Amino acid sequence: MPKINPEKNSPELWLEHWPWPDAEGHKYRRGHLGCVTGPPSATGAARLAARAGLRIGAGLVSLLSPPASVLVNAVHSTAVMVKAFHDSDSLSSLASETNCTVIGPAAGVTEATARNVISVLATAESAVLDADALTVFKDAPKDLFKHLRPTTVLTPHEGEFERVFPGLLDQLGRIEAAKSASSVSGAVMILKGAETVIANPDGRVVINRHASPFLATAGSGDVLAGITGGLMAQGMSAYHAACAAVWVHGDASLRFGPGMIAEDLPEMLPGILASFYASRS
Ligand SMILES: NC(=O)C1=CN([C@@H]2O[C@H](COP(=O)(O)OP(=O)(O)OC[C@H]3O[C@@H](n4cnc5c(N)ncnc54)[C@H](O)[C@@H]3O)[C@@H](O)[C@H]2O)[C@@H](O)CC1
Ligand SMILES: Nc1ncnc2c1ncn2[C@@H]1O[C@H](COP(=O)(O)OP(=O)(O)O)[C@@H](O)[C@H]1O
Repeated sequence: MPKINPEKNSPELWLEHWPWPDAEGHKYRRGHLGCVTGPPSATGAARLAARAGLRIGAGLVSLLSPPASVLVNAVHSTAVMVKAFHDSDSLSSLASETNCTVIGPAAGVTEATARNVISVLATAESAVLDADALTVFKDAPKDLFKHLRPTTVLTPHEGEFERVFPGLLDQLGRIEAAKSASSVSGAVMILKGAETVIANPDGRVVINRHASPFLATAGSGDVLAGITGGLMAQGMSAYHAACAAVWVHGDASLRFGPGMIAEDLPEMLPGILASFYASRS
């Protein structure tokens, strides 16, 4: 098999598409991101994604919460809003009001999560599926694939990737496996790791090495899902948003360095945005 040399991720690939706010704009024009939260004991992951989405520039961010988790989400949120959903139909309705919805971080590996994923995919303009939103389809990945679109981004780590695309990593290696998974599923793939591979269904593939090993800490993937969703909510294409989010997430980790925890990552974003903003021609 011929060896592929994928393009290296860098701002040259996507910075010209950055969704800066208009002088005449208002918050509704900067995009609405939804982040679906888990049960009361597992809400922090979605809040990490939500804060990252707000920091990267989405005008509005809502935590879409099961009723039992509303109180815990509300006491931990300020600028981020909280909206309750009672079942997958009411989640579908809330997702239709967003420009992008992130689902999966600490959602729970349950039948309800599988129904919720399909409901989000049916109505949200675009979606990011992470963690449990992938793991729940372990036994029937084709049930997921038929709902995916080019406006969907999947963000598996290797363990999650293996559950949805069994055997592909061993057979093809990371780069070809990500390409093949994107083509088979019809979604943009972010295969996370020390070297993250981003693949688009049309065959484009990028490799990201711009990241610190201190990213290997609980919740950092949830932040990446929120950055990706926050950019898509602002109208960036799924592929550009995926490449940009992975680079920015890595840059945040390099800027912070040792001692970093996931909560630190969104707080590094203003400095990165300021350097991009200053470089506009
Ligand atoms: N603050 C929070 O509430 C957090 C919640 N989280 C949630 O916790 C749930 C479990 O997620 P985990 O990712 O821990 O576990 P997983 O349920 O994905 O499974 C972990 C298993 O996968 C294997 N694996 C293989 N390759 C791996 C890789 N590259 N990275 C990690 N594990 C790999 C591990 O060996 C381990 O046996 C998810 O719902 C996740 O969103 C995590 O995101 C951490 C933070
Ligand atoms: N050694 C490493 N070097 C660089 N980045 C890493 C390394 N290990 C993990 N990462 C990055 O950290 C993030 C971890 O995400 P994930 O495994 O989903 O964690 P969590 O579920 O705890 O949020 C991913 O973006 C991954 O690419």
